[in-house]
Amino acid sequence: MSLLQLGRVTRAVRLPDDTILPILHDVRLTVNAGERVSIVGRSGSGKSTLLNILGLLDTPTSGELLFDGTDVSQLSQRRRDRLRGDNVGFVFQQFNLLDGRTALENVVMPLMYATGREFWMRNRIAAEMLERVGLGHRINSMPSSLSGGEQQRVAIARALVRRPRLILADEPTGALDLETGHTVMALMDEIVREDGAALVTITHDPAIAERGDRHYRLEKGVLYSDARAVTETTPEVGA
Ligand SMILES: Nc1ncnc2c1ncn2[C@@H]1O[C@H](COP(=O)(O)OP(=O)(O)OP(=O)(O)O)[C@@H](O)[C@H]1O
Repeated sequence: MSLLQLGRVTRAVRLPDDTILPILHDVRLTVNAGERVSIVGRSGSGKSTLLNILGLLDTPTSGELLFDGTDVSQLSQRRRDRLRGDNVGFVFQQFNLLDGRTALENVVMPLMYATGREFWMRNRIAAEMLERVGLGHRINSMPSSLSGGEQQRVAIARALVRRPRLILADEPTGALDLETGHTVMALMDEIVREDGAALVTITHDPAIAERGDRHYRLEKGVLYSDARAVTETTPEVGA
């Protein structure tokens, strides 16, 4: 069964003058466990809007959104939040680490919402995760004392510490130099593969998009398949 399934998803917002602004049009997308999907798109194409829907932060205006077979639109906000906390990890361009908290304290954060062993063993689990991203020696460092690449590795450890089944990376290399960006992506690929999770990377960088198993392009709210392989792309619209 697919992990995430979007069927004819649209998203529109009502503007102050009461007109409706359509942002996403009939988006169809399936993400399977263990798969790496990349989506490229220019500024304003609807990437953040789509990411918020994929990450269960927002719901479609119309269309179907299934997470592991569960119709997300039927869930209460509370159950949607729980589903997200248990299953989705986010990696952002600007790392979004909390200043004034150590690397360990940042990575422990998602485990505060866990139960049982995950909660009681949170410091050990977080320390192991930092070890896994190569920062076992920096667990007590403040983000401000770490390089950009190291900060993104802390952010990756934080995103993956609850072993989410879906990782959403929004311009994960946008604040890094070319080489560090690829090193960080390679690390994320490796951990994602080991854990059997799915990775959706949203980027404007074609070289980062290339790393995915399947490629899409978002243009003016329409998702086109295989942005890399074809010049004349087919929109993923309709049934
Ligand atoms: N709540 C809103 N009210 C009005 N317009 C909106 C709203 N949300 C998004 N938009 C518009 O919809 C379009 C897509 O927005 P979105 O933030 O998803 O784009 P994006 O591809 O993530 O852009 P960027 O890469 O610059 O962050 C933009 O033109 C944006 O101005």
